[in-house]
Amino acid sequence: MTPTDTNHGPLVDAKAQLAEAVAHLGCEAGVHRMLATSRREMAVSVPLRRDDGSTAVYEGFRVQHNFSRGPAKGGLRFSTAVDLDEVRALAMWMTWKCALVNLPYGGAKGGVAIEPRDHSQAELERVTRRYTSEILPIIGPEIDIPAPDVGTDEQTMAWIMDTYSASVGHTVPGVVTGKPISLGGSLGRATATSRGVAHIALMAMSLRGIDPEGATAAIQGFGKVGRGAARFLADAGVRVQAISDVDGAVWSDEGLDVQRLGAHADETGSVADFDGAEQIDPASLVTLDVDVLVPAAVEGVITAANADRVRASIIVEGANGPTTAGADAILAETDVLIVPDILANAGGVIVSYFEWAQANQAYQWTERQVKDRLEERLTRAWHDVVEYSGVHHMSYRQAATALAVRRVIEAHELRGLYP
Ligand SMILES: NC(=O)c1ccc[n+]([C@@H]2O[C@H](COP(=O)([O-])OP(=O)(O)OC[C@H]3O[C@@H](n4cnc5c(N)ncnc54)[C@H](O)[C@@H]3O)[C@@H](O)[C@H]2O)c1
Repeated sequence: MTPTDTNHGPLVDAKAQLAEAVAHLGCEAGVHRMLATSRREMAVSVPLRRDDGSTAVYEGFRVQHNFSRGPAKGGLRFSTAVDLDEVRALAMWMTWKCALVNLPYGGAKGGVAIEPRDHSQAELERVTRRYTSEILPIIGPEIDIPAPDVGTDEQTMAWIMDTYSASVGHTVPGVVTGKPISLGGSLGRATATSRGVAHIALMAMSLRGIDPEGATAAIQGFGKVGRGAARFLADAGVRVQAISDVDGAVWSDEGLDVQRLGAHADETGSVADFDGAEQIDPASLVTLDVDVLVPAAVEGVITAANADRVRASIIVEGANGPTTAGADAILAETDVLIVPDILANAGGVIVSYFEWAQANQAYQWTERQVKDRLEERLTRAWHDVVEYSGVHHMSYRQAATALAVRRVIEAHELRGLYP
């Protein structure tokens, strides 16, 4: 890990984090190699009959990193940036995330290298169903359970559930999470990740002695995670001064009206050109002078090239892998507090677990039960990480990864190696 390694991709970073945890925990080289490697990977080509009758073909992947603690769990991403190494890294982080918040899951991730905005709903449905049928042999409620991620949503999950159910001959709600409520989705799932991000941000502010009332925040990404995080932080009194998306960024000294900005984004498809704010350079968002920075878009946005200009006191990683290893090394020399992705955005997979449990029980919990149990689990994981970091003099990322890797190794050792 050197401050100049800005652009080597998330898999290199994920493996470096694992190596550090293993060095700290002192595990056997063979076990380290096993944890550095996916258990199962599937690459598929996904042909699409377009609305105009032509045929397009997209690359798709499903990677299952680990099953030691239970079935694999992880999102499905639709983005042109998807490639096998990215999916491998995201799957590995899912293993650590599930272990850190004590869910009975291993990690997985999927992706299709497609730009969803270039396709009609009918085309997205056909792509989703074809991809599902390609990966069907390796998913299932006891094998691997997909969920929404960048570029996918509850409608995508409904198509996956229907395709899987049609193939096995009966309805299987537990094959995906993040479904619409009317198909067995959990109350509170849609906002779970962002609620968790805000909950963690408030705990980090409290630790740093920052009063949320009047504190400032900047949020990168205005999708499922960024948008809710902006709303929950604004509800707690935080002035959300800047928000960006892939098309632009807006800033207001007194704080953005998040609800009005949401209505503008719904109407125009972007936060850009919102009349209640100044337009700013999206690249400047991560270096704004705010109390809390929430990267909630894609990986690799805080790099060795801009880390020395980060002025936030706290970074809450709503996105997976937004801080490169090079940036981490630079920020370790400052007093910026980084709450790592596997803790900060774990709210989504926690409520996915609740949704899966509800599907298995065929019983729906109330929204209050979901919220309370979410906050309880996240708070417990937060205290585990803060304590471990204090005892072992580590960053929160190092502490969170070490705790998670230790739990996965423990499960592996208890099960033993077959045969
Ligand atoms: N959805 C979940 O439940 C969940 C759970 C845990 C982690 N995450 C992670 O959170 C991040 C965002 O996921 P999401 O579900 O909100 O996706 P999304 O597709 O709903 O939204 C992504 C947002 O990021 C913006 N964006 C994309 N590229 C950008 C760039 N280069 N600069 C600025 N903005 C950019 C998009 O315009 C959009 O506003 C991802 O890293 C994802 O893996 C999501």
